Amino acid sequence: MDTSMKDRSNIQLPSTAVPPDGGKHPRGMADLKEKISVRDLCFYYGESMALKHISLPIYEKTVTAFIGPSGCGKSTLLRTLNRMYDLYPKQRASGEVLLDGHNILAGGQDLNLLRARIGMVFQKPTPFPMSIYENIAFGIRLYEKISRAEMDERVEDALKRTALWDEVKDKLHSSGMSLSGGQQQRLCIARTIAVRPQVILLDEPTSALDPISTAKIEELIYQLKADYTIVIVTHNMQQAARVADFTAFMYLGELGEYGSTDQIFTKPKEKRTEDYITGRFG
Ligand SMILES: Nc1ncnc2c1ncn2[C@@H]1O[C@H](COP(=O)(O)OP(=O)(O)OP(=O)(O)O)[C@@H](O)[C@H]1O
Repeated sequence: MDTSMKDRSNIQLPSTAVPPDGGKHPRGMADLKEKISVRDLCFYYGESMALKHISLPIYEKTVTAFIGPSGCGKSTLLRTLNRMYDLYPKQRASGEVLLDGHNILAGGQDLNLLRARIGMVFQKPTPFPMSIYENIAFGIRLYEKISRAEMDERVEDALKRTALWDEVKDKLHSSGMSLSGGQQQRLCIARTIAVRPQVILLDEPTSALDPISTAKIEELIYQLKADYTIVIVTHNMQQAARVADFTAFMYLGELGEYGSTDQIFTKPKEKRTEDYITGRFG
């Protein structure tokens, strides 16, 4: 690894990248609280080690992006944060993932509650085969018993927060599957936030969407970070530069480099990071 490079004047920022600290860090670093602390995390698919001694902070009410070449472990790391891997035999993690100081990898966790606190949205929009209203109400009912009037409010609130309300308010009882791909993905985000999570994990949420829908989701991510801690896996460097406050560059199962997005994109410490973000590999 080359950590001695001094001249970085030839590093190209992605063309649409937000300029260094373009208003994205209204708070100082000192005000940031670690919502999740990943400590010496290793992950195994059977005998194969996919994550190697990862440690990094995830700060509250910020957006953290995981970037890196295909197969480097981005999705694995994301799925460890809400123990999604528990659904599969032969997958296991060691180390610690502290959520507000409590290790979620320890035994005796209520996994349903954990996944309500740490919601997840997948690459391909996955609305349930039910109405738009029920797509949102379904998740709330799993955790809470509320009146019809309260449910109506919660559904409306989730749809407003995801900027879908105006588009769907007259067809709440139509199938969620009848929406466009971009609307379906916003419905999935609405479904996730309706159960009032603290953290939202987004696994390449726009890779199946057109540019206009992508821009809407990115705008949404920017707004949602006022209330939620967000972690996003993306292959799109411009997207990481646009939406993330912090960026983790993964490489072959290791944390190659972690820092503020501005630092990673303008002054990477490692040559590999620089090569990746400037498109020399990956
Ligand atoms: N279910 C699985 N069983 C065995 N190995 C797996 C499984 N899922 C992922 N892996 C392996 O773990 C490593 C990390 O995969 P992961 O999907 O986390 O990478 P990624 O960075 O998200 O890749 P991509 O950008 O292509 O989605 C890869 O070597 C992959 O082959």
